[in-house]
Amino acid sequence: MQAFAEAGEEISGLIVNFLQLCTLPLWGINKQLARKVNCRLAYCICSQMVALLEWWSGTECTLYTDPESYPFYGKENAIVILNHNFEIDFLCGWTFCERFGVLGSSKVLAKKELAYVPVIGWMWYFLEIVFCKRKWEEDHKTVVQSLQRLKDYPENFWFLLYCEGTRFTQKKHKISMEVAEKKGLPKLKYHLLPRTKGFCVTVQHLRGTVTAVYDSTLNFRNNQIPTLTGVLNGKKYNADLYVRRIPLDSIPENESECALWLHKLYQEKDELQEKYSLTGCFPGPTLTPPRRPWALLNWLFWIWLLLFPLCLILLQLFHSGSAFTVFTTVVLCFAASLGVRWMISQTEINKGSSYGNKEGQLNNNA
Ligand SMILES: CC/C=C\C/C=C\C/C=C\C/C=C\C/C=C\C/C=C\CCC(=O)SCCNC(=O)CCNC(=O)[C@H](O)C(C)(C)COP(=O)(O)OP(=O)(O)OC[C@H]1O[C@@H](n2cnc3c(N)ncnc32)[C@H](O)[C@@H]1OP(=O)(O)O
Ligand SMILES: CCCCCCCCCCCCCCCC(=O)OC[C@@H](O)COP(=O)(O)O
Repeated sequence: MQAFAEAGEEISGLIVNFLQLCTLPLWGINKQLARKVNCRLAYCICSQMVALLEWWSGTECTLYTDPESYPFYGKENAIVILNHNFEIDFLCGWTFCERFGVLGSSKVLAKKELAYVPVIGWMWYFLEIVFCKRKWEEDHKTVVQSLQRLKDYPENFWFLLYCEGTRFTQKKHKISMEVAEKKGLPKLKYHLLPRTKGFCVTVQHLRGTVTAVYDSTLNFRNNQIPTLTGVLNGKKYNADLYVRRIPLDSIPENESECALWLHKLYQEKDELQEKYSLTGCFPGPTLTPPRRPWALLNWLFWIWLLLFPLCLILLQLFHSGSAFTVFTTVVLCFAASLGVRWMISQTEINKGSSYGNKEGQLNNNA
């Protein structure tokens, strides 16, 4: 069943990528329409992953936030800041995007390597996702250009920034705390030292386009260590997300003040994590939007469309095909499975980059 789900996701994703490619001529004729169409096509891919989390694995996602901020969610453009400790944190982020109706349009400042991942990376190209090489000298120009393009985006979007720049490991934490010490900044226990350049440039260039920063902190109950493979195997997790809405006007315009502001924010985030580790929950009320049926319906649609004919073809092959045809089919299925495994491995922290493993200029990717 899991293999079926994987094959369905992969084939449907490639079909959507092809449809996205077909929208290329439209960009020249009606750019805003092309963007809207691509948001819907992207929804077809992302919502299948969300359906796996919400409906297949039954993972519960609880939102802690204040009732005054809640009505803004999904109704405005926002920059989302999130801690980067978990292999499925992006998927939990997508779940909230889905529940607030911004899944198809949501953006991220992503490492360039992800642009080459089939289905998701190729989809992102048409969503005008901002990519970076994590080398500021090379990134500055392209990141600014990509941000400028979002100024007239026709749909509400959330722009996700993992300011730590890489996923938390003990080694990366130790090194980043050495950097903090050298800079005279307080040490953090649960976060890596945030990289400030991406945040400051995003705030600077999206001012007037986004209205708020959503300071978000994610945790899993009972020290669960969630993985994408766990989700695919139907394992249920319990995610807690704390979100604080900060109006963009309250963030300093000056670059060094903005950087200081971000460091202070991470110190506050660290205190919040300490509270969570002591009490097992975040402070304040929970206001969790319910899961919507659309992700499930979209997933079932693709299963209905693809898996039944796929099974029929396979059965016919094994019944009437020559030994050569059967062998070729088995090899193709094996290659497809390897492809999916490789995609899943992109989410695994122990296969992550070496970025942040070395202090200073030499912290490039592996
Ligand atoms: C209501 C509900 C609310 C919320 C719901 C939650 C979420 C949903 C939202 C949206 C979902 C949308 C999409 C999600 C889908 C998928 C996402 C998946 C993955 C993609 C994520 C990634 O790829 S993360 C990696 C790439 N992104 C980033 O790195 C962003 C952060 N980085 C930066 O901003 C960097 O500044 C940079 C990349 C722009 C540039 O990198 P560079 O390395 O060149 O950085 P700096 O110039 O900043 O670094 C040099 C300075 O850093 C100091 N230094 C040196 N070594 C270290 C070290 N080890 N640790 C810390 N600091 C270090 C050095 O001294 C320099 O200091 P300066 O003072 O000179 O700046
Ligand atoms: C049933 C369906 C099976 C299909 C599985 C498809 C899986 C596709 C996953 C694609 C990858 C999505 C994004 C991964 C995000 C991520 O976690 O990136 C890590 C970066 O932030 C930081 O990288 P690093 O420096 O290595 O920590």
